[in-house]
Amino acid sequence: MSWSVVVPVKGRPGAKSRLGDVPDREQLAEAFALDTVAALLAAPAVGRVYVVTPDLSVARRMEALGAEVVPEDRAESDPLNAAVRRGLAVARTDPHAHRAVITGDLPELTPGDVDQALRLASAHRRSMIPDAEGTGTTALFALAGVRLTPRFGAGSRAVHEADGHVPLPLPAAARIRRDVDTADDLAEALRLGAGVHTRAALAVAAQRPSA
Ligand SMILES: Nc1nc2c(ncn2[C@@H]2O[C@H](COP(=O)(O)OP(=O)(O)OP(=O)(O)O)[C@@H](O)[C@H]2O)c(=O)[nH]1
Ligand SMILES: C=C(OP(=O)(O)O)C(=O)O
Repeated sequence: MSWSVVVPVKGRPGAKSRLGDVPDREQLAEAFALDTVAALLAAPAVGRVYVVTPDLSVARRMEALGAEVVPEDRAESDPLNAAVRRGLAVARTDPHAHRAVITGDLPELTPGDVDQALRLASAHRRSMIPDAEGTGTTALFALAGVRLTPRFGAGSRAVHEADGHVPLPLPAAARIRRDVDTADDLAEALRLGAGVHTRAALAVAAQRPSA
């Protein structure tokens, strides 16, 4: 059975604010999301990818890759989980597909990583992948017909576990656990091999004369 995957992408304004003053930060955040979604779309176990975003530039580029875009009116409170719920509601139109939520900030992700994670997730009604630090969440899974309530945010691993999401046995260094939040995370992602969109965005930023 195939998986429908929801990817929330904040977009402009404000994407990846914790990256600080890296050049072209929002372009770079868009590139992280494009690399994440390209890996998902190339994974044989993935049927559909739903990108939830209010950003029209992100939306256009995601559609060109082959993702389906779910538009978002940013909610005033807890906008990330509101966006994920919106994507999951659209994904539920195929009641036979399993469902996953994966954050759009995994620029090193490969189709092989995705298939490995989905294979592990198939063994549990609800499961999750903690971020490398161990306190957050990069992915959430539920088999077809099983309720999935997203509770992303600080400390989300504990909350997802309390909801019955079993942490999948992947090492902290696994690419699917390495979300890029800070400049140090970015340096490490580049060292280990970020995707083509991220490398291209960085090359463009490097050529721009500094202000
Ligand atoms: N659609 C949508 N996605 C969001 C929203 N907030 C965060 N995300 C996405 O959720 C994932 C994890 O979020 P964060 O790591 O906090 O990313 P971020 O909000 O861009 O980063 P910071 O500004 O540094 O907190 C990323 O793919 C974000 O693009 C939102 O309000 N709407
Ligand atoms: C959204 C989350 O974390 P961060 O914003 O730190 O990536 C999370 O771990 O649920």
